[in-house]
Amino acid sequence: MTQEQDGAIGDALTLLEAVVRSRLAAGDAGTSYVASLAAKGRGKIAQKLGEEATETVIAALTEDDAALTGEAADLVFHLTVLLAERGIGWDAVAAELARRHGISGHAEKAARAQ
Ligand SMILES: N=c1c2ncn([C@@H]3O[C@H](COP(=O)(O)OP(=O)(O)OP(=O)(O)O)[C@@H](O)[C@H]3O)c2ncn1[C@@H]1O[C@H](COP(=O)(O)O)[C@@H](O)[C@H]1O
Repeated sequence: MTQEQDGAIGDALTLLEAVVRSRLAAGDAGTSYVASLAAKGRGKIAQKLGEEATETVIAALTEDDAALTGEAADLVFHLTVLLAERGIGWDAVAAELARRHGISGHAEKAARAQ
């Protein structure tokens, strides 16, 4: 992945988060899917995220790259809504990923077991 593509991903998530936060703040369920989902409660947002995760798994196993890419976008969108509703930004997730960078999953699991 180029640095330019890396920046594009960050930009896309930052923009999506900003739009989602503004929709949550406005709370206009009539014009906004985000607001209508949030009005149904955190449980419904979590349920949608679970459904999108399942659809992503099915697409990975049975569908073409375009379908999987679409399901991945649905999944990331709904995760963004859930995080924003909890007041957590992608910057926090990015910081956690940066903290883990270079630490092997095997080494981390072994350290946990001690
Ligand atoms: N990225 C998305 C996005 N991805 C998916 N979706 C919607 O997510 C919904 C869930 O998909 P489903 O097929 O499960 O829908 P459904 O069957 O209607 O859902 P349920 O009846 O089961 O609740 C669909 O209505 C999609 O249109 C999205 N809706 C919004 N966004 C982004 O969020 C922004 C704000 O959207 P609004 O809040 O609608 O203004 C938009 O400008 C986009 O950038």
